[in-house]
Amino acid sequence: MSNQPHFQVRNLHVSIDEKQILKGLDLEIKGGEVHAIMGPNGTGKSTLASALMGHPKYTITDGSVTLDGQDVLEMSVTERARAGLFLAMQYPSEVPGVSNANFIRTAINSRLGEGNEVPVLQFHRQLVKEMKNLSMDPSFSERYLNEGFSGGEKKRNEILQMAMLKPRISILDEIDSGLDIDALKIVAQGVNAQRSAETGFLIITHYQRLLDYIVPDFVHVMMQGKIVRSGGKELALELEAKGYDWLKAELGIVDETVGVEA
Ligand SMILES: Nc1ncnc2c1ncn2[C@@H]1O[C@H](COP(=O)(O)OP(=O)(O)OP(=O)(O)O)[C@@H](O)[C@H]1O
Repeated sequence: MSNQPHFQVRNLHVSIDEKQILKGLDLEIKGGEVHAIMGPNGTGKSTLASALMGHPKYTITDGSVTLDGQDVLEMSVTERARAGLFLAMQYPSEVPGVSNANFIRTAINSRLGEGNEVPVLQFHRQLVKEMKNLSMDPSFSERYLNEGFSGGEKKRNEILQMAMLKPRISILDEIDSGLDIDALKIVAQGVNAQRSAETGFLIITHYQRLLDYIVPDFVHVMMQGKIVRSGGKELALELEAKGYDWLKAELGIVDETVGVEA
């Protein structure tokens, strides 16, 4: 059996506090593919990421999400992580009292299930190797999760978690925000090192610059809570050069946010 993930989002509708934010979003990610989602502020990109991971604030009002044919929407947050979904967040939270290393080891063991836990020595060897790849100081493994980390360090730490967990589908929400140029390159290299037929990526970004380093197979534009245009990497270049107005004009969209329909 192929080990390639197959992630399908169909006609997804999501609301928060009675406000409809996603309004029929379709997306399909297969193993080996990198999909980028771009779009103006307030069009529902982070909502998509949170809803896919099962954030309780977001209510799915219609549509389906499957990973390898399994119904993701029926799964708890833990079950989604176990199935191989991973979200690197725009604003990772701090967890005082829990060391970074322990957090990652617990997450890996939870994914592997009882009786299949990763041996401690093997875990630490892998952690040291991945931290080196991301140019992270070894002291970060024993520091409390994200506590006192700078914005860029938090983002790097998210990629470390991803590298250790080896998810089937990784959703990276604005991992480029707040990164200096060198850190951006290191983070992108960290992502590229994970690219394989056994993983798929969904990268949410505002900037074409990130996509120079992580070259996407598909670029999607989101407006009014759905994908309104898809293309190859050249679409990101076109947006960078021309902004979004031409696309809004072409599609007859007056307000691109989720609030106002044309
Ligand atoms: N917890 C919440 N409570 C109320 N409204 C929310 C909440 N989360 C999102 N929204 C609203 O949903 C809309 C979409 O927000 P979202 O963060 O998904 O957009 P985005 O495309 O990721 O924006 P940005 O590019 O600015 O990060 C916005 O109007 C936002 O105010």
